[in-house]
Amino acid sequence: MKPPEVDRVAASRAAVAARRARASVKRAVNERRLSAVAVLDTALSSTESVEATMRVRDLLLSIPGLGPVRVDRIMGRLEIAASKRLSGLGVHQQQRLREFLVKRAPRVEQPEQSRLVVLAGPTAVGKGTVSTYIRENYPEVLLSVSATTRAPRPGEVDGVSYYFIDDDEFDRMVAAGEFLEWAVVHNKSRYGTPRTPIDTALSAGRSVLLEIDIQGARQVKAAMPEATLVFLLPPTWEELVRRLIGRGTESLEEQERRLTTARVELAAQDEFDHRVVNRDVQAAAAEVVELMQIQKAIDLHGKE
Ligand SMILES: Nc1nc2c(ncn2[C@@H]2O[C@H](COP(=O)(O)OP(=O)(O)O)[C@@H](O)[C@H]2O)c(=O)[nH]1
Ligand SMILES: Nc1ncnc2c1ncn2[C@@H]1O[C@H](COP(=O)(O)OP(=O)(O)O)[C@@H](O)[C@H]1O
Repeated sequence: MKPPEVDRVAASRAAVAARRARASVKRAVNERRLSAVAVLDTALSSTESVEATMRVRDLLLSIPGLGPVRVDRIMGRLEIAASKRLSGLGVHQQQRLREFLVKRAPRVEQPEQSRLVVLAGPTAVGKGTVSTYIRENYPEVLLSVSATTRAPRPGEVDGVSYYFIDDDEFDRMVAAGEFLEWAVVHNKSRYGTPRTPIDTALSAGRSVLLEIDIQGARQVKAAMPEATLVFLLPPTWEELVRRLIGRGTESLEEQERRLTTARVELAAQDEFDHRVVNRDVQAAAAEVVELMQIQKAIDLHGKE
């Protein structure tokens, strides 16, 4: 395998730009938190105000870095019902919300931790589709390119879909410790995650997404316990079978083999940190990216 040349100047410029962007996001978070306090104050001082009719949930959602999943968790902890408006808050709820908004100011000086997220799930659930959507719509996330001994399918590009390599080159990379993890998938071909691009991206502060199988996910968790494991689920088993058949890339025999593996893989979902149902590609992709941002926001605001 010939990984692309690393342009050190461009990489260090990109790292500086990424640091600046993160600092500006932190400033924005600070400002939005203070203005959220101002909205709360107005709502509490005048029940006639527009602010008084605002839902607590919408106020929290207006803070950068807080998505729906995390906001629901915070509201649970603050013991505030999802439908509550600012004017309807009890005294203790007001205190808890204010404390959250004021006291948990972002720790701007704290270096931001970048994130490694592993996306796994049964065959044909839509891992490739969701990952491609993330690559095309969230350029700040690096999608790792694996090496494989399987033959390219029509339309697959070497270095983009996979690095297509032969058994000898795979053996060499295993022996040289160039893989973060590797596995034989569907009892057939070998697949591995090259380590270097991931280390480079994480140290430049980028989030990294690995779309790999469950054996690989377990190895990554063992090597890097800070990694977040996400399991992609089909809405139903019937829909999974429909997607596999609909894709039309496997023979009947191969489909059978993959469905057998899929049953075993679905049984492993509890080992994962999060489960995301792939009903709609755009929504599933947003949920996966939000899981990266949740962790970033925890880094920004301190543990919650
Ligand atoms: N462990 C591991 N699994 C991988 C890697 N790259 C891809 N896979 C998995 O290999 C399986 C087969 O991938 P592929 O041949 O592209 O077929 P797919 O089932 O259509 O995605 C999928 O479950 C991928 O998630 C890797 O680097 N390591
Ligand atoms: N949310 C979705 N709704 C409907 N079809 C989907 C969805 N996500 C993926 N698909 C389709 O399911 C099939 C399998 O998706 P793919 O990304 O190849 O799965 P995987 O990489 O998990 O094996 C493809 O034909 C794809 O277009």
